[in-house]
Amino acid sequence: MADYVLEVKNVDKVYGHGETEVYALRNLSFSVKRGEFMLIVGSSGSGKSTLLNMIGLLDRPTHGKIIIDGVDTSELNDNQLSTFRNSKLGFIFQFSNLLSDLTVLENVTLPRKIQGTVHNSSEEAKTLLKTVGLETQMNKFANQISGGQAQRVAITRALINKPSVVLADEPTGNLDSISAETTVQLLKSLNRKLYQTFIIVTHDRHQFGDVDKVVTIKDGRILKEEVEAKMQ
Ligand SMILES: Nc1ncnc2c1ncn2[C@@H]1O[C@H](COP(=O)(O)OP(=O)(O)OP(=O)(O)O)[C@@H](O)[C@H]1O
Repeated sequence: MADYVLEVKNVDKVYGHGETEVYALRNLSFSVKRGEFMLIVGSSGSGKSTLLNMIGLLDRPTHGKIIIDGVDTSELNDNQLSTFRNSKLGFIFQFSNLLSDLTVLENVTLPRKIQGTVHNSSEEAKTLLKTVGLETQMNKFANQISGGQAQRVAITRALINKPSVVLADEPTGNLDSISAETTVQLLKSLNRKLYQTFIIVTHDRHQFGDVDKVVTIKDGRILKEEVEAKMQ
């Protein structure tokens, strides 16, 4: 098993050509160990979303490599990449993006159905939904629950395939302060319980308290990498 669950090696991302060329990421490198809880921070336009898209294998770097669980993803073709993405990565977004005409339980099992691995998925989903405190909401439709509950469903959905790495883009950005605090505590407790790696893009590092690592991005470069980062 690889020492690192994720290695970002000398990654550049260039958008556009010639006069419109923008270096969104420049020679960026860092590594993340299994089970770490990590934040990516930086001001607007610093390159956070671009970096998350690279790590999430939603787009390819212009140069450099993303290595996940020891696999150099630059060597995978597009089909292999999407299969690999579905099995290794879980995604949480600012908006929960649930399907409103499906129940909470059906929303959670959807990634399994897409993968064609429906066996036992409903039991596993129920167990996970209990872990996040939604056992009484399972059969409600997604538009019958609160915003904070919807984000907990989205978190459960991201975990159903037992990903090596969970990626979250501003997961509290659309929540009131109480729901945001509940969501932060839930993400941290799931990280400890399931020993999955969490990588979270946020504008507000203070909301997350003490974490294993904080990478600060500025103008597409790493400005600072703090290990066992304490709330300041
Ligand atoms: N598809 C694109 N085409 C051209 N330029 C882009 C594209 N996406 C991002 N950029 C540019 O790349 C840089 C980094 O953008 P990115 O969205 O990664 O920043 P960010 O830190 O996530 O910002 P925010 O916090 O506002 O979402 C910015 O200069 C942006 O304008």
